[in-house]
Parts: sequence; C-alpha cells; structure tokens
Amino acid sequence: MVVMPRSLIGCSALRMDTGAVEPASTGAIWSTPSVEPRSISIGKQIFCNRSLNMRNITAVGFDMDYTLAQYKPETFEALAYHGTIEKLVKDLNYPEELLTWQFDWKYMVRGLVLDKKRGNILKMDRHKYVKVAYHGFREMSKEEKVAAYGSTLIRDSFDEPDYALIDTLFSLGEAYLFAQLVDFMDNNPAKVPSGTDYAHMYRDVRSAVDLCHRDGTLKRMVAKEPSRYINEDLAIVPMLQMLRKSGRSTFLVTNSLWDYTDVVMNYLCGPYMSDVSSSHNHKWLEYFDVVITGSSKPSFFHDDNRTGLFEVEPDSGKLLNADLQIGSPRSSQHQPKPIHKVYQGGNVGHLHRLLSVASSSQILYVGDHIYGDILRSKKVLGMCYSIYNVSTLAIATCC
Ligand SMILES: Nc1nc2c(ncn2[C@@H]2O[C@H](COP(=O)(O)O)[C@@H](O)[C@H]2O)c(=O)[nH]1
Ligand SMILES: [Mg+2]
Repeated sequence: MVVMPRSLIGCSALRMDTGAVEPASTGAIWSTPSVEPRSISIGKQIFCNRSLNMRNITAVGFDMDYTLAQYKPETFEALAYHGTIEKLVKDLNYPEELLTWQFDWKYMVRGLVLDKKRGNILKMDRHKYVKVAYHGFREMSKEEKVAAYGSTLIRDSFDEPDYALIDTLFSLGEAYLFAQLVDFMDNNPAKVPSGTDYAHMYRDVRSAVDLCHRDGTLKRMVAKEPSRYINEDLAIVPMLQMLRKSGRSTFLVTNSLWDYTDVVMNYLCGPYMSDVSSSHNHKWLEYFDVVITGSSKPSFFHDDNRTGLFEVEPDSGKLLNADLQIGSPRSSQHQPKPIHKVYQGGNVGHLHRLLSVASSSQILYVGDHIYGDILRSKKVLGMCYSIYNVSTLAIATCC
C-alpha cells in the first residue's frame, strides 16, 4: 500500500509530527477549537469537496515548494523573517532594535487578509464579513470593526492594492513582521523613517521578502543543509512510483529555478537513491517524465502566455533553445515523447506537448497556492486541478 506523503496531507500533520505543543496564547485566535477529540489523526484524514474519476487522468503533476517540499516553518520561515529584518535595517534605515525581534511561527495562518492602509489583520467569512480583526496584535472592538469595515450590507472587495492575501505559507513571516511593525510605529512614531505609514511599511516588508527569495539569502542556506529546513518525506517516491506503474505520466512544474529544484528534489528523493553524495546525481529525474522549472505561475497557465521554453542541461544548468513541434497534439498515441525532460519557462501549451496529452481534463495538478497553482489554471484552462494541502484541510479536486 502506498501511504499519502505527509507533504500532501496538511501542515497540521507536520506540526503534530514535530511533537510541538500549541501554546494557549498563539495559533488559536484565528480558528475555532474542535469540539470532539478525533480518533484518527489529522495526518491520516482525507477531505474532499468533489470526486474525481482517476480513470480519465493520464498525467499527474506536482508543484514543488510547500507541496512536495514541506518546509519547516520554525526554521525556514524564521530564516525569511530574520533575512527580511536585516534588509529593512541595512537597506531601508529601519532601527537596529528590530534585529532583536523574535518570530512566532504559529501565530499567523493562511486565509488572513492584511489591510495595508489601516495596519489591520483580518479574518473574514466566505461572504467577506470581517469576523476577527486585529490592529497589529491588539484585537479590535466590534465598534472599531464596524467603523472600519461597515455594516453587513456594505462589502469592500478586500483585494489588492489596499489589501494583501496571506495565501501561501511563504507569507506567514511577512504578516507577522507587518503586525509587529504596526505596533512598533504606534508606540514609537519617531523611530521609523520619516514619512512612513502602514502601507509604506508593508511595501518595504514585501520588497525585502521578495529580495530574500531572489538574492540567495534563503536558497543558499537551504542548499547547505536541506534537512534543517525541509521535512523528510519517505512516502513521496513510492507515490510517484505507484503513479508511474499505473501507466500515468508524472511531471513537476515549479517556480523555482533548476539549481534549487535539483537540490530540493535530490534531498526529498535521496533515501531512495544510491549516490546522493554527488551534486551531479540527478537520479530523482527518473521519477518524472517532464520537469519545468522557473515556470512563472500563475502566468504559466494563461492561454495567451508567450514565454519561451528552454531546455535545461542538468549538469551545467545551461539553457538551450527547446525545439518542440508546433501545433496542438492530436492524440496521445501519435506523439512520441521528447527525450529531454528538464525545461525552464514556457506555458501550459508546451506542457501538453511535452506530455503528449490532448486535453487539460486528462491532467491532475497538485499545488499549494490557491491562486498561483489552482484558480488560475482551472479558470483559464479548465484543467483538472487538485489542492492537497489547503490550510489544515486536505484534498479538494475540481475538474
Ligand atoms: N521572488 C519571490 N519569490 C518567491 C516569493 N515567495 C515565494 N517565492 C519563490 O517561489 C517559488 C515557489 O515555487 P513553487 O514550487 O511553489 O512553484 C520558490 O522558489 C520560492 O522561493 C516572493 O515573495 N518573491
Ligand atoms: Mg508551491
């Protein structure tokens, strides 16, 4: 029997496995405590909002970061948090005392919304009614909430540019830092750079976080010691093997670039590979038919996306022009699969050709990002999409 990888089950499973005890003061404010004790651990429960006939699925694909690779928030998000503070202090003139701040990785959860202008953190229901609102770390009264967000009849869109959605686990650190900065500015207005308001602080945090992802602050550290930042998951390889044995193609589409993807996937598939010591061991590629790195999701899923596709030479990382046949694939029988399997860029049309699938409805894609991985693809293409680790729930499939 193949066990569902922990990475595809939900982050609460991950927390339980670490043995961490939830402090009463944190983590609970955004969620309703469960009334009954569960006899089955959350890591083994399966949730779904509709069924999917796997008989129609010929290719199953995965996102990498926070889908196959479950980062340890206590180390990975803390790294991002401290890296961001360093940039705020060194490059953007924030006071040095920020360097002593600590990050509570259990405090924020996905699904929250930041009100950039007012410095508030909101939890709302599906009708966009603000249920819980904090200004920094202070809970707002009902009167304050009504004054800011109106009565039940008037709804804001709660969207960009005035609001930011905390919709990936990558955003937990920046949401926490934003709340800290709001409190800090309220209490020490003279200590923040002049002309700064809440929205300005949010922009500073966002650009510092963005830089941490781009300049190697995070990826260099993960590459040095993957086990410190990523949970080992022994169920990933058997799951991929099971899918391939069933005759389905498997693929990876990630926004990470090749060098980092290779590090992370080597680590995740490492226990199943004979020689993980070699940095040029790309044995993990045998578990996939196609690997697309630097995919720039969500635009990867736009049907009008004209981003070029490159072949990646795995040993050197060199990019070569990819020579794919033009035209749409007609049927899976007539299209020989290309022999190269690592690519950068491209779009969903290239993916179809590489997999030799004629229709998006034959593809199941598993991702963690509700907008980047799921909504975009489903809305634009009608691809068969699946979310496995949405918040602490697990599986939602939609065709
Ligand atoms: N430049 C930025 N990159 C970011 C940010 N948040 C996450 N990331 C990077 O995106 C990919 C996600 O890959 P996927 O496998 O989930 O498609 C990974 O490399 C992250 O480091 C950001 O704010 N800015
Ligand atoms: Mg991801």
